Amino acid sequence: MKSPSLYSRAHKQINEVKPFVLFRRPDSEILESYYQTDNSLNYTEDLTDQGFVMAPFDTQQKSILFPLSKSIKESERIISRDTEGYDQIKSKSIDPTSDKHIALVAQGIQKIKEGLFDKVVLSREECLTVDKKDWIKVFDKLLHFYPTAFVYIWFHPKVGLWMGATPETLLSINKNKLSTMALAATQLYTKTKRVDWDPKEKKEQQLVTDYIREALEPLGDHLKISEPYTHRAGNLVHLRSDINAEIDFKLITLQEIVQKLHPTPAVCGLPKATALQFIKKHESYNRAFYTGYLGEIVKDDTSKIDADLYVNLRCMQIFDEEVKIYVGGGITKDSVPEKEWEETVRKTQTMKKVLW
Ligand SMILES: C=C(O[C@@H]1C=C(C(=O)O)C=C[C@H]1O)C(=O)O
Repeated sequence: MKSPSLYSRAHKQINEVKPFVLFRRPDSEILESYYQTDNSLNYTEDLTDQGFVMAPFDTQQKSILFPLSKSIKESERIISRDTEGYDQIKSKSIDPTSDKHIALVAQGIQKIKEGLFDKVVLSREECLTVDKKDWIKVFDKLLHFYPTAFVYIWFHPKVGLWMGATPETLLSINKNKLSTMALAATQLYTKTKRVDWDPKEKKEQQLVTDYIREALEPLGDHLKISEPYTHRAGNLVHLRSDINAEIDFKLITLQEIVQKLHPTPAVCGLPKATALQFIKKHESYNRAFYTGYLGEIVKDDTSKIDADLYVNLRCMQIFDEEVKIYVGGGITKDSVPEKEWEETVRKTQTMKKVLW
């Protein structure tokens, strides 16, 4: 099958050591790209600039922008393939040590029982040695495995190479309409079995919904929240509620809304400040862009902002002959450390599936 012509341009950017991003929005057949014309490193302070933004988890750190004014933007229709066929591929089995993560989760549960917070999302990195690869080809596999995800490959010579297939929208804004989602709880996907969610999982997802409701309610009218339903993300399923609102952008900016939402309890915890403090102190690695957000911000012909931002989950950072896969899960008082470990192992499969 013929490769999209956007790929050859992306290869050229890599050879010329220039930034680019290739991405495909959920359920879309359009592959999109930004190719920065120089290798400068640009930031966005207040999310008012047009371009493609890559924001870290840590809100104290700066967000990177591929400015529209310095980029060539292209798009191309891609032919979808039979994704189920790929299910035959088996990834190499790796058995990383679980003790550290299990101890971290146990410590989180203890703090919940002591009343420090209600929920905390704890994560880890998994480092794997890999042969040198054509990463655009790997991205192509990712596209066809995960048609309902936001799938991307992002490169900046001064920052690094990232790739992911995330099931989670941070927010999407079109004119005065905002949509987002509360996504939480995880089970393994099976073709035949009906999915039942237990009270612990429902509560975990409800906490995220309530947080988003409280953040958005004061900002406008017509807040609509769907009943939670099962959403498939590759080999996993989650509980998801869709949230829609009408926002008066004369009263609030995009940056202020993002600050209210990010990081949501789907990736941080509740209350936000204490959960964040615990994460920073006890997770013994740097999340960098994992659980940050990424996506496009543009203005329409009336200068109104259109934004389409996704939470950076099910992702990996790529080095010369190593990748780091980032995974985590929400912890509540009823969590069982060993099960939380297994959940992170399952989440690594999203990326491992395309590595071998
Ligand atoms: C933190 C991650 O995922 C988040 C945590 C989930 C959970 O706790 O079950 C489910 C979906 C995401 O909101 C991850 O994929 O690394």
